[in-house]
Amino acid sequence: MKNIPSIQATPSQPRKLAALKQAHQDWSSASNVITRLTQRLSTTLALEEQLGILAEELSDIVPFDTLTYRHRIARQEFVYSTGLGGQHRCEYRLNLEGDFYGTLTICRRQRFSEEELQGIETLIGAAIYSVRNACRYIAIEQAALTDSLTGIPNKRALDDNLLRASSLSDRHGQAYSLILVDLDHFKQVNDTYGHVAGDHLLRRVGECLERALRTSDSVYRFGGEEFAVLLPHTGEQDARDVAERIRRTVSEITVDAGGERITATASFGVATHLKGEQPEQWVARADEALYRAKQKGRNRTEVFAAIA
Ligand SMILES: Nc1nc2c(ncn2[C@@H]2O[C@H](COP(=O)(O)OP(=O)(O)OP(=O)(O)O)[C@@H](O)[C@H]2O)c(=O)[nH]1
Repeated sequence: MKNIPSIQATPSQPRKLAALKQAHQDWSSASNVITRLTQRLSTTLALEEQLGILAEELSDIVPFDTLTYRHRIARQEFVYSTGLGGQHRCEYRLNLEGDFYGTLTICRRQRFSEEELQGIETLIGAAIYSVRNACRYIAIEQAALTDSLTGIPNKRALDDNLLRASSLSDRHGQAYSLILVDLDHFKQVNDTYGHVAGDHLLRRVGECLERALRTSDSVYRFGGEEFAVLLPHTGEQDARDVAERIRRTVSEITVDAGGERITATASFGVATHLKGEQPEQWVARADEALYRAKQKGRNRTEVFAAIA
């Protein structure tokens, strides 16, 4: 535990205590817009909620038709928009202490007056520290769900999404398939060419998987040389076709290791979610299929078929 510096005992300060009480009363009953805005913003770290609060307080002072906020946070595009239309626009790039925290655009049918623009800027100035904190919070959350080597979502993100997929599949009968992908003889790559080359190959495989899939599909690094792909709206046969397509693409990857060309193959295990199945059982079936693919000689796809 950190050392807390000792605080000198001083006699009681009734005047200062009374002033503090008054300040608190003034603050909590403040009806001015800046105090109310910052008080409301401090109640949440969710960027979407903060932008909703800003839009509400702003529209009370400067009516507008549309407010849009855009920012790329940790590889993901964050967009918030409220309202519709308006050909006159004012746009603000939110910069604080040398860092950029997104673009806020406000539109409406009538032109904005100078006073109105000043009012907008004052409110944005009051909100920017909260917006900065909310952006940082998203970035930290994203980092906890991202694999640092490949930049793709990690096992924790997969666990969250498997849980969501299982419940969607159970409640709405939506078909979900899982593909586990394991590089073949990857230990040999490390042993022959070194870990740096091995890491390079893993990054290339991650990129290749991301490129090979639809935007609704998601890719994860599941373990060392193991990846997972989650396919919504996809039954067993289609998932097998996807796995086969990815398998062929992976086998075309080449990585240069000091003049030598490294190539890779991978084995694939496919399982489609069964009604009432827990995520662990689902993963275990895909893993069993993957094991069979390895046993049967690698560089192939096996499906853990649902019993009809
Ligand atoms: N370069 C690198 N290697 C890793 C990483 N994580 C795990 N590995 C290596 O991946 C290898 C996996 O080896 P094995 O589990 O024996 O599997 P394999 O050699 O691919 O053999 P099969 O899966 O049976 O085809 C081990 O050598 C690990 O050290 C990583 O982040 N970077």
